[in-house]
Amino acid sequence: MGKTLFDKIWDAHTVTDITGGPTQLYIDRHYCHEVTSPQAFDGLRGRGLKVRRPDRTFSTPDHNIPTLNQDRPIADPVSARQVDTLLKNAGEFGITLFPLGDEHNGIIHVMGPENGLTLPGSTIVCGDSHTSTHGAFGAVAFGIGTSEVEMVLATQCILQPRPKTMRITVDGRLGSGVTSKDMALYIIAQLGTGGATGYFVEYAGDAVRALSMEQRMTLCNLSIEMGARGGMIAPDQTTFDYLKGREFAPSGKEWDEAVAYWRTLPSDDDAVYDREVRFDAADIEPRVTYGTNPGMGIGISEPVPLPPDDAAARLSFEKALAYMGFRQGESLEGQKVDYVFLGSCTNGRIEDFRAFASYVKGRRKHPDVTAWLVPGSWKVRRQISEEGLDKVLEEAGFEIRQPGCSACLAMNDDKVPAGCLSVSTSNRNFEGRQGPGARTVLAGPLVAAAAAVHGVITDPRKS
Ligand SMILES: CC(C)[C@H](C(=O)O)[C@@H](O)C(=O)O
Ligand code: SF4
Repeated sequence: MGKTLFDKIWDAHTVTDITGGPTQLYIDRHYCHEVTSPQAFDGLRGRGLKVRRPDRTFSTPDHNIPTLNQDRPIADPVSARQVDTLLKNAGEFGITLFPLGDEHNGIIHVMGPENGLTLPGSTIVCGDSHTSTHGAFGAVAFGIGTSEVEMVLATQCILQPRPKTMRITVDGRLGSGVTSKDMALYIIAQLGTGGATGYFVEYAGDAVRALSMEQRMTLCNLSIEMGARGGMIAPDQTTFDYLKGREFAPSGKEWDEAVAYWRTLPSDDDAVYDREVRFDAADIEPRVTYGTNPGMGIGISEPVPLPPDDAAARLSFEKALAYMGFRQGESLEGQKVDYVFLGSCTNGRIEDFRAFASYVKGRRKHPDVTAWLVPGSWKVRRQISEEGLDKVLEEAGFEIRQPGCSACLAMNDDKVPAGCLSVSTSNRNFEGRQGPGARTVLAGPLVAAAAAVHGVITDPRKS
């Protein structure tokens, strides 16, 4: 029987299979940020241990940082301590750190790929659920908890039960004005937020193959929101073209050898998955969420659905609608928008800024909308200027902030006020996610741009 992409990478990294227990898996790349690493480093210190492979460990502050005046000391004392602790730990344990202001600094899941640290065929972990993003390169990448961060720091290995495999095939082509964010939100709505629990997902099919690397990252990023352990896409020419010449990617003879190996990774024709699901790209339109989890989403032209039959599910559905202030049967189009957030490890890359700018070009931001445009990294920020997108955005009344997780989660200064409706390109719309009482509608960059211009939720294909 043939092997899947996942099997090939997992098997190549298996140190020991513990009978009746987990696998001891070797980790190629370990990313750390300021939120989930402090106790792990404390644990090492307490036990007098070193980091096993500092050369394979890369860190950057992203969650607690402000997105204005990053050259000044961080005002919030908790955030300042978090960031400072990462700085000290990186120095003490000799791991690479990209501090605030460094040209490599950015959201960890934006920083890794754009610097060529995320490579096909590798195992990648980070104390962060959206580590699934890196699977876009054909890597086994997954989020881990703080005690596991300590385990990887100390041993460069992790104990993991082998997940089941699921292939999600999307046939056909995405329509114009439809992005991979819409594809991801569509899939999550079909499968439910627990639909992929216990599985590692591989995305396949013509619609997936046609995606750029950045769109693939957006798709894999959201895998975790349907419970998947991770999401991945087989590496191909698109992957190699993206990686070639990036700072930490192999070069010269090593590049040729790496590509030759990477070409062997796609699943064999006779590989068998534990579960197979198929969708048609033609069924996907720009998406918006109406509730308080990423699975509560609809096509922008659809009404908020009827409540589910199950009594408990009905209760949480009604609670979500009450929180969001939406009614079943009504359309989200035309709902007043207070905030727009373009950014996060889901949609904070250059292509997202290009898409947003393409819509707002020659138009104006609506005066009642507060818009936060937050690049995912300093490299993205620089490219925005190099491509002249900053001019387009500024002429349309937008201001670009400095990189960070920002309004994706209320862990820094960028909080959406209670009661306000925010159209956000991030990945979570939980109650209070963007600030206590804030109401979040998840969408792609084009829907976000249309909302920012019109001040109400608008189908970007219409106007
Ligand atoms: C802070 C971190 C642990 C968390 C995660 O794991 O995803 C955050 O990045 C998020 O998006 O909620
Ligand atoms: S941008 Fe959002 S989802 Fe991504 S790592 Fe930061 S907080 Fe988590």
